[in-house]
Amino acid sequence: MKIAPSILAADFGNLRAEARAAAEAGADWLHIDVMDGCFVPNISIGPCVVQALRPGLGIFFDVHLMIRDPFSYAEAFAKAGADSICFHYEADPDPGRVIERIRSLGKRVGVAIKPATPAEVLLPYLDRIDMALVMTVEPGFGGQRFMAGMMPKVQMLRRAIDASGRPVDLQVDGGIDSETAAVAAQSGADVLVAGSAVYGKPDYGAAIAALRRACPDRA
Ligand SMILES: O=C(CO)[C@H](O)[C@H](O)COP(=O)(O)O
Repeated sequence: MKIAPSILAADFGNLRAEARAAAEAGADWLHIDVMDGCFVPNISIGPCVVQALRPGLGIFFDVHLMIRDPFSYAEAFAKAGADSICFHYEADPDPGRVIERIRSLGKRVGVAIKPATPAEVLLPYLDRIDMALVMTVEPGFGGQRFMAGMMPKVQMLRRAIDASGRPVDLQVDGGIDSETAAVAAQSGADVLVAGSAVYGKPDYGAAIAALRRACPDRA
């Protein structure tokens, strides 16, 4: 199980220190939420912030683009230091070309789906992506309630990924805490994004360890 603290819940006045703190506390990945005020009703950070965080920080940068036109912006995030670029299926009428674009930039590629989007839309792309992301809240804001109704989508994708034989990560994002982490892990998720459940706690190491402990062994 990989734990990916979301810097959306970090102290933006001390972002470099917050990113480093999560890495030193045992995070596997750093989840970086990019919002444009168009695809979602919130604005967060852009490539210049990713670039500012990168020097001296070896942790895997898991960039989640909640933006319109990910095709055009992928290059800026790749140059800024993203290791993985995940875009929304709903953000481009031709997700295949965005996947190819990100791949051509030498980055791992993920595709995310909003709660209203059926998981089946991802099936044709499982042969060429590195990660599928099932949103367990409406994208845009941290601190929302986990949508347990998304678990059938996670279960279906777990079966499809296993059947494919490909090493595709299955990520869930939104409302993850010790209780919901267990539910998501049991459903087949193997990457958990956690904002408030890490950055909202006084001890990030203890918070990450608690999430890990909550997950069954298989995960
Ligand atoms: O993508 C996001 C919101 O769009 C965040 O990553 C997500 O909500 C994490 O925050 P929390 O763990 O507090 O729910």
